[in-house]
Amino acid sequence: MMERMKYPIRSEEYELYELVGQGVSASVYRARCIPLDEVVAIKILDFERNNSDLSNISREAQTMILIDHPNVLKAHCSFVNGHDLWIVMPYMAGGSCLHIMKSAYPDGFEEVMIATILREVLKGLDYLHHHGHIHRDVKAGNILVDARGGIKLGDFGVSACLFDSGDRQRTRNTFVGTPCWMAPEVMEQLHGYDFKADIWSFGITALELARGHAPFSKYPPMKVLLMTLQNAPPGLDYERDRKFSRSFKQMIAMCLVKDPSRRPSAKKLLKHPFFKQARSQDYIVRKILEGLPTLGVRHQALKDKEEDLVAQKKMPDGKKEEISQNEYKKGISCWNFDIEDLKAQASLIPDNEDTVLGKDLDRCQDYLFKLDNLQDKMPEGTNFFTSCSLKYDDDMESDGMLHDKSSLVSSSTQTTYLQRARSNESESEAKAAGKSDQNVLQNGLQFHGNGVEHCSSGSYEPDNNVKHVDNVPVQTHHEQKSSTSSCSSDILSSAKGESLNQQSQLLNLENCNGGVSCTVNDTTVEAMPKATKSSVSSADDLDDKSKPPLVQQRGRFKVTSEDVDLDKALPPIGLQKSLSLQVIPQLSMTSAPLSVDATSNLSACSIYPQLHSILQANIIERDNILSMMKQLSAGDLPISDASSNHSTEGASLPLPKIITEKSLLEVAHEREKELIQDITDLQWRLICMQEELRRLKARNA
Ligand SMILES: Nc1ncnc2c1ncn2[C@@H]1O[C@H](COP(=O)(O)OP(=O)(O)OP(=O)(O)O)[C@@H](O)[C@H]1O
Repeated sequence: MMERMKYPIRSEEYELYELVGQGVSASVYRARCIPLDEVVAIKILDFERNNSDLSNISREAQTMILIDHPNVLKAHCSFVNGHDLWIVMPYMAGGSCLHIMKSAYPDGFEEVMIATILREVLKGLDYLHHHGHIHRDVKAGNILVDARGGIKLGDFGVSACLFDSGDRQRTRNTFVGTPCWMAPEVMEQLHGYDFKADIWSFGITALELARGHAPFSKYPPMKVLLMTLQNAPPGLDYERDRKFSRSFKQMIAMCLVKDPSRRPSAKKLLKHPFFKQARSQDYIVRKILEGLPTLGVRHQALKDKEEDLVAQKKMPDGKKEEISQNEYKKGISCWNFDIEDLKAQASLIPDNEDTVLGKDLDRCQDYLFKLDNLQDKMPEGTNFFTSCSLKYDDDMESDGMLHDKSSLVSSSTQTTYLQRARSNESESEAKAAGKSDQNVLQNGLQFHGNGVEHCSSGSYEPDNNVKHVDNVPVQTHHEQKSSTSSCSSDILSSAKGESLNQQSQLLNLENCNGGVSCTVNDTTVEAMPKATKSSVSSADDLDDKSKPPLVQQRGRFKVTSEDVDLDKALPPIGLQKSLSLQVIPQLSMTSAPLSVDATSNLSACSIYPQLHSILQANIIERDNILSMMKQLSAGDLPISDASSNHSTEGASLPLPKIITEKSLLEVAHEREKELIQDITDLQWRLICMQEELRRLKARNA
């Protein structure tokens, strides 16, 4: 209390020096407290630029002021200055461990150093947990080093109090940076999470310090989410990790267990043999800080480097990609949605995405300015993302980058939302029981500006099991929810006499161009936000009628609808797969490819339905042909004179009917998978580019 009194709470009493750090929400300056003649750091948060409300921000400051532990960064005082909140803190001359790594240790620290740093971090975490706080943003960027080698855990921007109610846990609408450090249970938001989420982040941070970057840091956030949920937990298992001791690997493995209840507490972890090698603060000074340029200089150098990266856009492609990839590996630009870099990222992903990527990205780029215009026309404060829900389906998960292919489900499963079995055990149990992962994946994730929204219970489709005919293995509703799949079954019946149009009245594509009058299951697009809910819940209702509307906000996430004015949001047809899955466009059997003229007249929000309808038309055509071929070979169709000759021929030369049917349908399924994959990729690209737009706009603003 005494200490707080002595730091003045007027900006005039501080002299700001150079910028030493920049986070998502704040800039940090070295400064001098004039009356005390003491160097301090001042973190300046602009309320207006941050989504957080005042109470959240000031709570961060309050938490920091109340902190009293050598390994947790406290605040001396905080005060409002115009639109800004100033938080006065001790100056940590070494900067963050991330900073240090970027400047001098791009491949990470050696093990003794890591043990020395992490032991201090654990002490800080133990203190926070003991006092009922979850830090929620443990990462190298938030481990600060002072001039004497002291280690402090900083940045309470997203910390939550364990004893808070759900409401008070709502500290931020958006999650920060990449979700590389985020525990699976935090991503899922199924059963909430506790301080063990910090232990997961601690394990990821250990990997980050060992390699110079966090696992998956080269991937875009959505992929990181999927990979964290889908893949086995990361560890020190690469060839290059051989230099690390077994106890280090074991310590990390203990932290990175998907079941939070099986992770050790910070206190317990402190007793792990790995930390026996930890040295004193002096070791940090000698080994790391000595010879390091000042923080301001390093910060400037890193900024220059990033600007260079931007300038490299003018370089030849090959060189540019090489550098971009290297920089990604070093973790310099984890949150980079530059189109070119996206391509570079994609090239790092060992799947067949890039075949889709290149051409689709270019195409999507054409749409971007339209999206931009659209965004401008949207009601103030509405983000395109807010109105578009992205669903990740198994096709995304089934891309080649996922190690755990055995857990993949049918690529036509479009309806499943992200949900993950809480432990590896349950995964293997599910597999052993022959369950497909679609049982495991149920929740939705939405990007909300920088953030992720999590939609609970995301099923969205009538429970009409679709069965494939004949020799094709029967797939249940869960495996066969995509409209494309239902198209294939529909078209088979259509070939038996039903008109396609009769089946396809749900969407008038022409009306959809303006994005305002698509009729979808009797619901007009004007009412789409609600329709989305209702169409979603129409199926949802089967499972869970009592659940509150989608989108809540919890901590860094949103999980209920209360914060989103859905009525104001743009009809989310652009990326609303749940919607699109229920529509079959009114198309002739021969749909023309999307011509340049046609695309130039498209409004942004009709892009997706158009693409989707083209896809469906192709599938319809293909399935129709298949169906007819099948029936021809079976001799079912009314036979004209000409064809009767053929059939006579067929009688003398019996067709390998079953083989033909099967192989044709297999080919059809393959194609269907590819097309679905294309859609998913397109959706994702659109979202990435929208995010880039948003980021650029924010920067310009
Ligand atoms: N007390 C301090 N002394 C020196 N440098 C600091 C201090 N606090 C923060 N920094 C530097 O400023 C950077 C940004 O600060 P901080 O993490 O608090 O901002 P933020 O907007 O909350 O960031 P993010 O949310 O992205 O982690 C840090 O990564 C660190 O390099």
